[in-house]
Amino acid sequence: MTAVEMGARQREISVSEFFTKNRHLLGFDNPRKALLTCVKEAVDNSLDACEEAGILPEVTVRLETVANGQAPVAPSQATRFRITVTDNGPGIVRQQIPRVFAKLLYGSKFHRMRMSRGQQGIGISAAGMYGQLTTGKPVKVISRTGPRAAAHYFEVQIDTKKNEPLVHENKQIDWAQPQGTEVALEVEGRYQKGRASVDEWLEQTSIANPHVRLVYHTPEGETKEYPRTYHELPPSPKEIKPHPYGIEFGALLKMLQDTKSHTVAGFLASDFCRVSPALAEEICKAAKVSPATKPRDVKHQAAETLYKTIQTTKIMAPPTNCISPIGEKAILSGLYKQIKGEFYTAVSRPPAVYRGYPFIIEAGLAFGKGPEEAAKPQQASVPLAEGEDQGNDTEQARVIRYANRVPLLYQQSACATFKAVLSTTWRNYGVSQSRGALPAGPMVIFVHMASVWVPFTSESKEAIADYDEIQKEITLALREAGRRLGIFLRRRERAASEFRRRNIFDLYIEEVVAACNRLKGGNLPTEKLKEQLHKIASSRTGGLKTDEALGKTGAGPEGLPHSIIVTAEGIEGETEIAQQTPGSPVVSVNTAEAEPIVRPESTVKTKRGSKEKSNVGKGRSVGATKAKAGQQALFGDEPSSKKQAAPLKKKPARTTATRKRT
Ligand SMILES: Nc1ncnc2c1ncn2[C@@H]1O[C@H](COP(=O)(O)OP(=O)(O)OP(=O)(O)O)[C@@H](O)[C@H]1O
Repeated sequence: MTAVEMGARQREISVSEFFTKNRHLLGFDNPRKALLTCVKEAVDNSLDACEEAGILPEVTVRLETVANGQAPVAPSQATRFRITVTDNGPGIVRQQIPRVFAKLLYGSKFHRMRMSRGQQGIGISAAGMYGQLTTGKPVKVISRTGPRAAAHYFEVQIDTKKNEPLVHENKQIDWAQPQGTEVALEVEGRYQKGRASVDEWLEQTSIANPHVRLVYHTPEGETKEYPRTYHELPPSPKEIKPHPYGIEFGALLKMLQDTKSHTVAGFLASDFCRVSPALAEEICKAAKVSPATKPRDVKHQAAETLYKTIQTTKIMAPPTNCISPIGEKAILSGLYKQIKGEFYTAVSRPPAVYRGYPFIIEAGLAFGKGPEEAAKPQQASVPLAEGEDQGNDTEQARVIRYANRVPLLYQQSACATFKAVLSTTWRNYGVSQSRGALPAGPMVIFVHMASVWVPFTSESKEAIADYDEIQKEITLALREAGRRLGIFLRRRERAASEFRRRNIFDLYIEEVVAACNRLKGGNLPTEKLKEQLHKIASSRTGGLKTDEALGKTGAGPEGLPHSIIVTAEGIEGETEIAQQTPGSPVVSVNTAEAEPIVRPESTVKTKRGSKEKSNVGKGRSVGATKAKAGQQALFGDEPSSKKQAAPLKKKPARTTATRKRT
């Protein structure tokens, strides 16, 4: 073939054509994952939009099977689904709707330096394109920007050759909602509960976003409600300019060409953060460039010297008000709400920087099975065969990963968070761990990275890239959480053995008192002697310290900040978080018919040791499956709720009161 013939075949490839062929890069590699990706893109957009507009988000997700002219089948057998996501956000202006939903790489977040769930401008239009590819159906959008504005209904598809929208329908409609957006997609998919399912993703979303009210209508006809447990929006992150350290040489050249400033000094001071006019002059002087030079005239060697000078100049770290971390209280609240355990803790690291981008790492732990399970007799351990490793059969910890509050369910082993969990020496904290494996469970390890730009390993945003600075911060957060767990476990172990000794003493006290009484001819003040002997037994077995460690005094977990300890006696630590948490999710088959479930008043131990009646969930409609359901979903493959709502209503909620009775 000649160059001319080859030249005749060479043509531009549109971004939509590229991603149609490479849809796996966007998270559409198999029908199950594709279903989750579509839900995720739409929900992320809804939450971003609500938060940016200062609205407490209320999001409804509806998954329905589509028969497509065939006999209806069970959701687990269905191959086609309709996904509808509705929000109470600011809506989208009419002119933008076609491009937002039917043009790849079009969005409001890519060019900003501000923390948000979306960052690439590809998510929802890619989901629409996947629907178009697998079912031929357009994306259906309703949007309304306020009660006085009309609601607009659109049906749009992508012209993949041009990466431009095709509008099939555009009309005003009556819509009951005063404001918000509704997106409906019809896609090929597979619905299966368990690990990495839509159900799990929504559950984990509710852990990291306690300010969101989420209602989920499953394809099986259930309605799960994840109530709002935090009634304030997270602080709105500010937009920042790029930090000079994070700019690569090519990017600097481009910025020099594009800037609106007339001088290099002006450019440095106005297009970057943390560069004052004085510092800009200093950089110019060190780079031997006149501050008054036109930015466009700084080229070749001069530009390279300027770049190197910037990298070697001492510049303050970027501001961190562009990031809004979840916070220790909210993490604790989310973990306590969803996972049944005995010890919970949360750590927020101070801000750090990678490639000029500020970021914050947060970690949390939920350890144990809950006091009810822990109280059950342990199975006698079977002797090990030669060479057999005890660790092989033990349950492993579960890692739940988040980036900018979005749960990451795929590509765990490629993620910096997971690698940091593996490289942490959990044995130092009293948890067994086989070489190169996760620590032993039952334990849930929570890791969150919040940043203006999360370095994902691919466009499908499933794993965080392995930058040294990020790895280091995650490790430090995990170590602190692990250290607290170690303190808790050591104290508990010591207390348990002292308590066993005390019980043995107590067992003999009756006998000893009776014998003494016999010797004294029945004239002994037996009650007084008993009391004295009990006192001696208590002081010989750790006294108050043992009681404290076993949660019998309600004194709180000394030296364990941002932690909750759950014992058979009650809750200690950040009890106000437990009181705030009304339980989740509420599950019913048909919301219209299901009776509200009122959570009983619960008893929470306060730090002073008094037992107070709390109003947790008082008068609210709260689901009885509560944390147990959540825990099942988080620890195992079991679905988080059963289909029959009626028996659930009779079961007492797993409240602190239930814990107390145990
Ligand atoms: N429900 C919504 N309400 C308001 N604006 C929305 C909504 N959904 C999408 N948008 C707008 O459409 C843009 C494009 O969304 P899209 O999901 O394609 O990309 P993104 O969220 O910016 O980034 P990413 O590709 O990382 O998800 C968003 O940036 C936002 O401005």
